[in-house]
Amino acid sequence: MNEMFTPGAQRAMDRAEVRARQRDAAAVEPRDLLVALVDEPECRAAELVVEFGSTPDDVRQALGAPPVEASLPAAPGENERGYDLVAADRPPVPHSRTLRAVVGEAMVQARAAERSGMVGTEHLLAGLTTEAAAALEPVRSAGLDLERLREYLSRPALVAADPVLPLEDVAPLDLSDSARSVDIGRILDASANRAREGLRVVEDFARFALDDPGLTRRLKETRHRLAETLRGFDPDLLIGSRDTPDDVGAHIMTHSEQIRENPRAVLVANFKRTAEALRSLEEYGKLVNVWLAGRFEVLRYDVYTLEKLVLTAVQSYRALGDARLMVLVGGLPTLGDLTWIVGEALAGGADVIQLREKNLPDRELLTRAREVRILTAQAKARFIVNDRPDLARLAGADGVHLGQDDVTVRDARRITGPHLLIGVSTHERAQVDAAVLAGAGYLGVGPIFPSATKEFSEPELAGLAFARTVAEMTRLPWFAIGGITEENVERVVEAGASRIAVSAAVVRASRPRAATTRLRALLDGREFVDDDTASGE
Ligand SMILES: Cc1ncc(COP(=O)(O)OP(=O)(O)O)c(N)n1
Ligand SMILES: Cc1ncsc1CCOP(=O)(O)O
Ligand SMILES: [Mg+2]
Repeated sequence: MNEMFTPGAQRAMDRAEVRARQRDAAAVEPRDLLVALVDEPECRAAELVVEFGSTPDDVRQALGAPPVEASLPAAPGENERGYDLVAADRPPVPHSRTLRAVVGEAMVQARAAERSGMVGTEHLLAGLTTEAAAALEPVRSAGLDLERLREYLSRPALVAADPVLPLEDVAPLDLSDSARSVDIGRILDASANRAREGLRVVEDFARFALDDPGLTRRLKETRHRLAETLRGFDPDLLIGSRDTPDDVGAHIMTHSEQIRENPRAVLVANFKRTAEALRSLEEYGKLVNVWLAGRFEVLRYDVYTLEKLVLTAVQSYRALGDARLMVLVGGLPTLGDLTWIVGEALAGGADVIQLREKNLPDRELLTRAREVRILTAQAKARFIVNDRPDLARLAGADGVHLGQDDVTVRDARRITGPHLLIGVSTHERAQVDAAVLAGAGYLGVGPIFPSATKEFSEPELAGLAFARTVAEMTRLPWFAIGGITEENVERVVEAGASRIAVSAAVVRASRPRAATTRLRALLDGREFVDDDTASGE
């Protein structure tokens, strides 16, 4: 027995190997581990899979795994773990690179939790959701809400919790049968109101100030789930125990409660109020029903996530609100060439410069990045470094841009600290959801058209249809990218894009400054006046 794993997790690891053999696979993959986890329905990971929307059968089906009876010789006694796992005459199936990353992350999670550091099944599930997201994609079709599960599992201290009873099984609680019940009813009633009100305040902001359909939907769903959970309490008794006139705290208002310096402060205060109220519902709820209390815990973690999403959106608007034209530069022979083209793009009206270098030694890259930082700062433009959070930070850039194969937002954040913008490339709807949830500050959306800068095969083109989709999903700043030129930019704007990122249209233009100005004017829907020509240049 490997002492690193709890017995349940060890069984899952062993079963994963059985599942891999069953597929005749050369390596045990994350999908084998997920199937192995749901093969054991009593384990915490399997319970979580169910709690977040799926069932073991659906997961197996989505991953093309045969039913459990057909796969696992369950007869106890064949070995100490109760089934014939690894025949002695066969070498063990190796773990794939991704699975090793999953187990590594599970160990980090286990150490962060309060337990002995042993990896439990919930830590393996946490590792899967963060390190093997792509492998888990098919289980979305099985109903699993991967984003919420990932957020739940990445909460600060992962401790084994009691299973949560499905809400429909929770009978209304009778709070009237003990003397103390009225007091608990008062606390629960006040906390329920605070939580509802706090959520409504931030929902109003997402809806009317941010105008963001995705965030508004998430907040509304959370508010509805709160209402649904509160129905587990008997409403008459909650109302019955309300006694506002005699509430000694009703008119006590601290100085900080009276002052809100800006909308962000309103948001922060109301998220805090909501989370505190949910904590009260959870703690006092435990006195009456532990399952219902668990529901409030899940909601509280959802609220933490929502706080991150809403505050990230606010920060992004502040940083990129008016930035409509990003110019990608790179691959130039000398520093002088680079500073010239950056100067031209800025003079032409570029709002953001992205330094995209693929082949330079790090030291030279950092030198160039620092130079671009100076030029962009002088022009009051923003500066993004492609691919490299470390160099973005060292160069004092405003942000870093990450693709689907680059380091994750979570890892980049560890390097950049809280203030840098992190942009993420997206090519399909699920990537938009995932990027927003991960805390992306802006999105790259494309490729819209074939590009002269980067090669894509036909199926990789996301096209204008994808721009239309993103326009309906989010108001987080997003830049359409890929083959955008003066000739086609109007179609991109018509598809709902208000921001674009271009490279060849500026860098390869005969007059980069004028090309930038023309693009900026087309984006703004303005008439273009060629100043260079007018001034006889
Ligand atoms: C604004 C913007 N959107 C998309 C990309 C592409 O990033 P990525 O997919 O990582 O590809 P590379 O640029 O690294 O080749 C981008 N750079 N900027
Ligand atoms: C880096 C990148 N990713 C998608 S398209 C692209 C290149 C954008 O350059 P261009 O505007 O020349 O197509
Ligand atoms: Mg990249």
